[in-house]
Amino acid sequence: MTILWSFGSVPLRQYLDVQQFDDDLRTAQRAPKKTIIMASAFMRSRFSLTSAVVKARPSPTPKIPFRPFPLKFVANMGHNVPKLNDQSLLISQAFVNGEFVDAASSETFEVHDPSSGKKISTCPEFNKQDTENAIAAAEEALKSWRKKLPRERATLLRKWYDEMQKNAADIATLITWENGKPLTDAKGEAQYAANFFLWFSEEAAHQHGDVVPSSVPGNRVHVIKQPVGVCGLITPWNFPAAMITRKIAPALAAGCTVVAKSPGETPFTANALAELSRRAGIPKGVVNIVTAMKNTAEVGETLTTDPRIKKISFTGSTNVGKLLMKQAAGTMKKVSWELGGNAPFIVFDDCADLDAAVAGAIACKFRSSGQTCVCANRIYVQESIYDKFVEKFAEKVKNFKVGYGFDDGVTHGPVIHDRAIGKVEAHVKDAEKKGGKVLVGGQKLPDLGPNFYAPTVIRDVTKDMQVARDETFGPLAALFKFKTEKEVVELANNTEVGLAGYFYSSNVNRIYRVAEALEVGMVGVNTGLISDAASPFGGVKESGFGREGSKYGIDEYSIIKSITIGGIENDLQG
Ligand SMILES: NC(=O)c1ccc[n+]([C@@H]2O[C@H](COP(=O)([O-])OP(=O)(O)OC[C@H]3O[C@@H](n4cnc5c(N)ncnc54)[C@H](O)[C@@H]3O)[C@@H](O)[C@H]2O)c1
Ligand SMILES: O=CCCC(=O)O
Repeated sequence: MTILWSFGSVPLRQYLDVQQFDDDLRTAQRAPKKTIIMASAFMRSRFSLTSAVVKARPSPTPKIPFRPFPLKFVANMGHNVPKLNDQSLLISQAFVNGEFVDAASSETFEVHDPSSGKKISTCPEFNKQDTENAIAAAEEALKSWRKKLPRERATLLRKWYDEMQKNAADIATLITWENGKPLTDAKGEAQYAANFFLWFSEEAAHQHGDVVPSSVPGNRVHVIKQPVGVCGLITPWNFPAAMITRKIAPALAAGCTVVAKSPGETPFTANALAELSRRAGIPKGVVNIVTAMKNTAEVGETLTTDPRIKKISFTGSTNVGKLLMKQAAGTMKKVSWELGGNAPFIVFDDCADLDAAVAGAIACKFRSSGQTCVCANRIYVQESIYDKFVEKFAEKVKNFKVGYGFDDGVTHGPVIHDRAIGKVEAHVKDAEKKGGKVLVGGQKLPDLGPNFYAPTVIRDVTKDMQVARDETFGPLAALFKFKTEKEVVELANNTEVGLAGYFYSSNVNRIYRVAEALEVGMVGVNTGLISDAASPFGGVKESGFGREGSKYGIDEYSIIKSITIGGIENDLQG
């Protein structure tokens, strides 16, 4: 075993240079002090440390609470951002009435790369008046957009999809840069996001109405679908492209125009999408993107109270959703809310393949470093397979490569900001205090950057712990043990929210029973990944209501109108 002495604040990434490593090792051995790092196998490559085991040397005031975390990681290479193929897609303005504009006040806010903390660029700090200008543009554009033939709208959406395909690499680069997720995931998101344009370009032309048999003699009743009007869309940072396209695509397909408030943390992907909408030929004013950070609440209030806006769709936390719902009630807007979750992930002992269940749980839990609303938050494993599952699960997590999203081989990036780190830390501390055992991770990784937290696995988690009640929204896997089907379904449903739920079983009876009993809007059976433009996405209970994607998604942006024609005589004339 190699023993490497590092000095408290010297970051590991300095050891990318092997000669430097040797020199420092010798220096450190002459001054044995502070942190001890023991590497069971230190790969003398310029890029990676493998299976590092970090331990605290007895010290009265350790800098960070060290505990064993056998975890592979890729040291970052100084956070170089690959250049965009098309530099004009990095846009530091908002998009109103077909033009990129600044705030009237010229005020801006800074946006930072969550991996390095370095500034990417700035965006306009919009206020009420700026937002009202965007609403006016959308209202004006509505007059002609709603009258376009559905087939014309379909063609334009399809062109926007094509633009996204052409520029997929740049969209992925922007996503990784501002959100931190690994480039492979960002490429997946770019495709997922584009799929909403493809899907709703097809739906646009199939907004069928109905002919209703009337119960009144001489009446004929027709049902038509019409656009609800100007829509206010508010989206979060965890999917900078897909959350916004999942709302814009059905809105435009239905004949609505939009004012979308992009997330302050990740506005550049949305701006690139706006530019692509221009290139696709979407008329001016149909899509408007407003940006704000400090003024987020002011912009949100403007969108939710302005009478010209007829529909609000929000994705984000339940608390903000409740506030926006109160604000929108004043003008009785049509609303849909995609809010927080606390997804149960259940592994029954009759699951056909334990390795598949482990892989499904890993994919579900650690996608976007645990920052998706459908991530498993509580992993319940039946007692007879608990120890085996835990062992396999922890082993997989140890092999993660945490690091900068642009570096080769990185599987997991940072979380979005220090508040997100704070929540993971609080959940870990609380679980440990109450008897949970940390098997992997359990601490920040400051050597990688300001927002890195080690993917963490805790066993022996119980229902009195904070993580059982509250969505972590970060890289913490909490492993609970259960005995019976009835018990676990009760535990799974014992929460105010109900977005997604998952389970693994090969028993057909159980599959129907449990899927029907789970109080959620989406169930994954023998899979940990359920997101698909073709599938309805949304929750029940305090996870909100409304469905996005799928054939149902367009209904959120449509109104149903009945037309009754009276006085039709039944008998033929003459
Ligand atoms: N159901 C879903 O599809 C979904 C998706 C992503 C995130 N979420 C939920 O969001 C939470 C994590 O994200 P967060 O902490 O950034 O959520 P958040 O609710 O604080 O913020 C979400 C977005 O809402 C905007 N926002 C915040 N306050 C606002 C206000 N007063 N008026 C208008 N807009 C406002 C912000 O711009 C932000 O981008 C988690 O609970 C997660 O489950 C849900
Ligand atoms: O985080 C919310 C959305 C996640 C998804 O669409 O899969």
